Amino acid sequence: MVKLNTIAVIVAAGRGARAGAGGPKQYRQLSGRAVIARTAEAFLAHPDIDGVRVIIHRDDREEYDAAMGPLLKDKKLMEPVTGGAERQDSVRLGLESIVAEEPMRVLIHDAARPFIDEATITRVINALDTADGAIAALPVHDTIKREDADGKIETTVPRDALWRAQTPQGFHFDKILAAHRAAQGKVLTDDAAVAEEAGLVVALVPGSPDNMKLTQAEDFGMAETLLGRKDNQMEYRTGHGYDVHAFEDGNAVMLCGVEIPHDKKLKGHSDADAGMHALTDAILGAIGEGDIGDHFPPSDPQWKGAPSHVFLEKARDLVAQYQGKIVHCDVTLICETPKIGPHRDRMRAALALILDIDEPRISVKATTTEKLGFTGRGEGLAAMATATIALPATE
Ligand SMILES: Nc1ccn([C@@H]2O[C@H](COP(=O)(O)OP(=O)(O)OP(=O)(O)O)[C@@H](O)[C@H]2O)c(=O)n1
Ligand SMILES: C[C@](O)(CO)[C@H](O)COP(=O)(O)O
Repeated sequence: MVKLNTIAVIVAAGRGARAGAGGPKQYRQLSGRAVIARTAEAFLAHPDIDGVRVIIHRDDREEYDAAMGPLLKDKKLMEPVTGGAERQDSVRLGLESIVAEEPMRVLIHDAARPFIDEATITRVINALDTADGAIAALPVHDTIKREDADGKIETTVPRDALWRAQTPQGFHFDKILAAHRAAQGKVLTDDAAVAEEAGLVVALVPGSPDNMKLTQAEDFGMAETLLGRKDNQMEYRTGHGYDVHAFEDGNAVMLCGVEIPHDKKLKGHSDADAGMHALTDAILGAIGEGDIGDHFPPSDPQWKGAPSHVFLEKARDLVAQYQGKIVHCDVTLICETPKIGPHRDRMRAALALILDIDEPRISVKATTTEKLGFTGRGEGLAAMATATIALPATE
């Protein structure tokens, strides 16, 4: 069994009663994407997280599958398990569900905090080197009042040592598992409180003001505003890719992930999918990551006959590492035959699935060269692509 040193447990079994109508908040859309998909992706993309377990309500499996979409294929994503009546129950059941994996560390996170960022996750993980637990939190800046039974101020609470707890909350796995088992029957609102009950040492690390929990209906409006602001903090880069493969005897060509019956095949070291190669280069170009040959040298025998989705997935993952977003891709296939039109929709669907973006963000076009040049003579096929990538703005 491959050892999963650090597992993220994302609790998503709540009903979201305070968020009002519209179903459980983790399955609602924020700028066209489900809350749970945004949350899970942050952990799936984190280089120090080895596995992600989502805890769902027993009635929600269909909604979960639909919301996660292409993320379901992520190798780090574990099968979801069913949660309990309270958040604390869901966390405990989540921890019990990963006992067999024997992780060293676990990060517990609310599905309802979709703006969690890589740096906050890293701070929590790193703090576990010197403490039993560590939570993301923010110092309190407002003056804090305690009210009396009549709704009047009883006292002003000194705020110097007060922090607002967020998630993720990270722990040494065996310690928090034991603490949660011992805390059954007590009502505790976060996992740090469970750890405190057990006498564990829990550190505070800076969270992020953006890492809000969607709780009330109005929080969704604030979240949309935040996403708009985040979009404004992005810069847009465009990359270009070009690829050519010669035809040879065969019975099918592979283009943009779709096998098209033909009286020839494309010659190449890999499966010779020129469309995917051009698109891979376009994405790599936009993020300044060289070209396909830098990452997958043709001299390396391991890539012989390789399916080209491997190359495109690498480009996609690099974009994620840069905290970027693929905004749009446009592929043009240049050939007399085969006819591309009948296969365009399937090509768009295949590329969208690999890149984990919506189909309208992918375009596949085709043209001939009016029988001129090598493509016109049917000696080979060319592909051009552009990719537009949003990246966090630099100075
Ligand atoms: N029985 C529960 C209750 C809550 N949660 C999860 O714990 C996180 C934080 O809880 P909260 O914001 O209170 O969510 P809900 O319980 O869904 O909200 P409400 O209390 O308004 O119903 C959420 O991601 C929620 O899905 C859970 O997994 N199991
Ligand atoms: C764990 C938590 O996110 C810390 O702020 C929070 O306590 C969970 O939400 P709830 O509304 O208290 O259930």
